[in-house]
Amino acid sequence: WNSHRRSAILGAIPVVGYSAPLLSMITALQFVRNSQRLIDEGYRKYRGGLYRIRLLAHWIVVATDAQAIEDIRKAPPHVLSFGAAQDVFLQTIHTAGPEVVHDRSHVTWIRSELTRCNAARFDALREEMAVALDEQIPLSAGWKAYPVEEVVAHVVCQMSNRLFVGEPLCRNSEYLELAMSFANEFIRDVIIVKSCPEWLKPPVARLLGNARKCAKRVATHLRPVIEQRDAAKRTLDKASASIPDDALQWCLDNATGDARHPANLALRMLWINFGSLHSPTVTLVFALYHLASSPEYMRILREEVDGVFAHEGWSKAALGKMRKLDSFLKEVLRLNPPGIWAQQRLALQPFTFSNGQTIPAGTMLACPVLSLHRDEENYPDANEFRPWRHCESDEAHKNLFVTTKPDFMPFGHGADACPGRFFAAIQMKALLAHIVLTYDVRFEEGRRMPERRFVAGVLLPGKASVEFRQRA
Ligand code: HEM
Repeated sequence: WNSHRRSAILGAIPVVGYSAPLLSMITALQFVRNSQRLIDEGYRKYRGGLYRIRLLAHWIVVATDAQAIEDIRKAPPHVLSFGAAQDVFLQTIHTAGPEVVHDRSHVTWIRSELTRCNAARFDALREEMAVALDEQIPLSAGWKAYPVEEVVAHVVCQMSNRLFVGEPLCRNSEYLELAMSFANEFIRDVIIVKSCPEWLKPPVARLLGNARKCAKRVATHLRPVIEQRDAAKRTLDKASASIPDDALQWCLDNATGDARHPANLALRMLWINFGSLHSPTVTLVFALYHLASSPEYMRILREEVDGVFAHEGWSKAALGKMRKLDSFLKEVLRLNPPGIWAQQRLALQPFTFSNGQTIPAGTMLACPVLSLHRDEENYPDANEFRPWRHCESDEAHKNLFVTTKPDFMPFGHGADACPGRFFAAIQMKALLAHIVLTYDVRFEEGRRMPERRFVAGVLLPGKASVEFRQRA
């Protein structure tokens, strides 16, 4: 009776694409190839209410208006759960393992230590950025083309890992390769496990085990570092400045028992990398595509960055004063959110929105980020890239790009919004400011911004080489 009632309640929510059980799988396949078209279609037809789409493994209900988004934000986690939604989307229990799912200490570290990014951490980040960029885009008087996506991913990964595992591991090419390839290996497992019936998931996940294989290899890099740190700590006074200040050390100091095993710590470091690599990379790639397509953007940003650094020097506070840089990145994120969904939740209990619409327990919920960002009621000329729109008035600038709102949610919204966004802001602003100061940037002759695609809800920027030379 319960399942009948559940279907009846869900059945009242309009569908985008096919709704019949077998035919709806056609929609699910279409969603993999071109997610945005279906989401936009739902938003156009059912804006202000709910609609649903069939994905490969389940239906998803999409909330389209500010009130519904606020309702979701306010719902307690035992009613609408972010963690449970992640378990469904990423099959984390099977693919990442209970160590990662149940021990959320990395989120605590991101929210507290990484977000604070004290002066020493900022200096380390900046030093690593210079080292990585010198290696990836060496200064040259003549123009030279680079595959930006690969270059940016490498620089972002190396910078972040300076604060995750410290030197010298953050410069070890095999470690970085593993950290960068983890996401692909992991997602491959997720897709296969998701397509299995529930009873088959555990053995299939064990058989594939790509996350664990990757962690095993990372553990061989971590083991000597951990041994060295433990040995050094035994001989050092606790307050000594030479105790490393990174995520690994934090985990070592706080973890007990099995959680301290190198393979488990490796999995945790990879998990942090999984959250911190794709989105900043994609955002910076689009920022560079926009810079390469308009010398005017470069001129305006350069004027601001030159001016602030001339007075303040390099610091986190100086980056905070660059209003145009903030607005530019915010506009990039508005039109190119790395993920098509935000505020994903699994209803653990039936939930009723303020407009009276109800969803049954077991329903997956999400918000259509790009559709909200391209709504003319939220942003005039919503499809136009207008990089300074978020700093045109003091009022506009109150909402920095880390501020989440129902009309700006690349990071989600509310208590479960991305905990890494404050660090991402520092990292992306530092990188863009450095690039603006150091290089001229343009597309290769006859090239322009490539076509982008959302595949299974994830933004792929499209490949293009961008040319760099030392600032003339
Ligand atoms: C442009 C940069 C970034 C974007 C757009 C982004 C976006 C997101 C989104 C949409 C979520 C899910 C929130 C929700 O749906 O309600 C999320 C979660 C998360 N993000 Fe980010 N993120 C970015 C950078 C980072 C960075 C740099 C880190 C780490 C240093 C990070 C770590 C995480 C973690 C750990 C979670 C899961 C939180 C949890 O389990 O409670 N993110 N992010």
